[in-house]
Amino acid sequence: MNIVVVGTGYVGLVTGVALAHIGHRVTCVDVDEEKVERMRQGISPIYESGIEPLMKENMEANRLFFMTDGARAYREADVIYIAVGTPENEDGSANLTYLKQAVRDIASAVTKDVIVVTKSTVPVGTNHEIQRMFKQLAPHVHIDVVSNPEFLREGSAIHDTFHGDRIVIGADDERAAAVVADIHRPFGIPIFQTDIRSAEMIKYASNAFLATKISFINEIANICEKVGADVEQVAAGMGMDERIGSAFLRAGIGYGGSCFPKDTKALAKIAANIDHDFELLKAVIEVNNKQQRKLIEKAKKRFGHLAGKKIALLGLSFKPNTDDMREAASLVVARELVAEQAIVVAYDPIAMNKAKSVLPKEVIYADRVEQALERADAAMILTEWDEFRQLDLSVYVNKMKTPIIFDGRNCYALDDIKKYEIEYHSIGRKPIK
Ligand SMILES: NC(=O)C1=CN([C@@H]2O[C@H](COP(=O)(O)OP(=O)(O)OC[C@H]3O[C@@H](n4cnc5c(N)ncnc54)[C@H](O)[C@@H]3O)[C@@H](O)[C@H]2O)C=CC1
Ligand SMILES: O=C(O)[C@H]1O[C@H](OP(=O)(O)OP(=O)(O)OC[C@H]2O[C@@H](n3ccc(=O)[nH]c3=O)[C@H](O)[C@@H]2O)[C@H](O)[C@@H](O)[C@@H]1O
Repeated sequence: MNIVVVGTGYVGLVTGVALAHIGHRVTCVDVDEEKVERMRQGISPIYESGIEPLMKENMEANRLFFMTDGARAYREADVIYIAVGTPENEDGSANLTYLKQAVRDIASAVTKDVIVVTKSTVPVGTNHEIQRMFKQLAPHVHIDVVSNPEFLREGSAIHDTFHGDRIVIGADDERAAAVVADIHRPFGIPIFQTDIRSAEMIKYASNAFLATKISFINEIANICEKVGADVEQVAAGMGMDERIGSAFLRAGIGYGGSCFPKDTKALAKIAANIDHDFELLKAVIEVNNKQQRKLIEKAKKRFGHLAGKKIALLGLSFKPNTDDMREAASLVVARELVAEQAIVVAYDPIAMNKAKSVLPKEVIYADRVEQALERADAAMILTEWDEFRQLDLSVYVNKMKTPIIFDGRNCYALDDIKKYEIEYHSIGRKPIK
């Protein structure tokens, strides 16, 4: 079986590497020549733990190849996975430009029957549109289109691919579905087969539901702060109910990343297009927008104004174990602090390079956490990196001008903080003064 993966971002590269690892011959195609050149040397373009050894192992075993020449790869393919980006349009809908280009590239190259599997997250109805495009652009061959949405998380993408909860396959054609199911069988993960439109909807509904859990617990946290309850205790108690589940009940400064923000907006737009006002989802999005500004509000309340205050920003990526800055809360927080004329000194263990190109130019960067905290009036924790969780708390006391922490990720136990002369404001818990 000759498999081609189009697009080598988080999803495409991880999919290609994982399919090669379970024994398939996989060619990964990308239009970005520099990326392809680096991957040929075994260098991953994404920061993802465990990916490079797997790339090298499978390249050496002659199962994994990288190229820019899509036409050649598509001509020889039996199955083609599309994993190009589907970013957000200005109106919140999904931008299908890259996807449609990939479809045209494939249509103009293929000379034999092939199965095209869509891994990119696409609005309901898109795979049927792809089918129509193929019928029109490549009438000389038979192309089956299968929806196979992806559920991996950045930072644990390899683990998630080998240990996912389910593989969703949406197909109109039983034979095509069976071929795709056979490809994935060695993962040993339950396969859920359904129709194409339901598969497309499963992806959006899953992300929207997880985002809803987060906004829900964040609202509970905001109420906890006012009534003197502790959101960590509340989440633990709620999570013990199997019907609720304990996952995704971590209160904080909201969700970010390349998917929840764009997919929630895209689903709201899908609903709006059929005259359905998805009020619940719109509230989820609105709550998240407010939540990202929570630490700013707390700091303004504490200090009155932030002009001239030196604020250490700890953690810039949208979550730990990734350098991805897309829709990170740090973008909102840094912009706001700069607008308030605060002096912002930022530190992140991994995302610093990417951050420099997207944060306001006024932001100063520190090489180490201690350097960021030096003479700071306050610290704001935006990402729960282990480096911050495991930090000796005396560092805050010894380095800062005034050891005041605004923790947007509840990194520390309140009892630990109480052992030091630290003023601590976290999310959904009593402040310590
Ligand atoms: N990043 C994530 O954790 C997840 C993403 N998804 C979805 O998967 C899709 C891909 O996301 P990412 O991997 O984050 O995207 P990405 O933006 O990181 O990578 C996309 C890649 O496709 C390449 N590309 C674009 N057009 C091409 C073409 N015509 N031919 C060959 N290569 C082309 C780009 O150069 C780029 O390297 C999106 O629809 C996303 O919503 C789904 C689950 C998880
Ligand atoms: O469609 C996608 O791209 C992916 O989106 C998310 O994965 P990802 O964005 O990589 O990261 P998550 O671990 O889900 O975290 C997303 C955001 O939610 C926040 N979060 C998560 C969990 C929680 O309890 N509280 C919380 O605030 C994180 O800090 C982060 O900003 C989903 O978890 C994946 O299943 C999905 O495939």
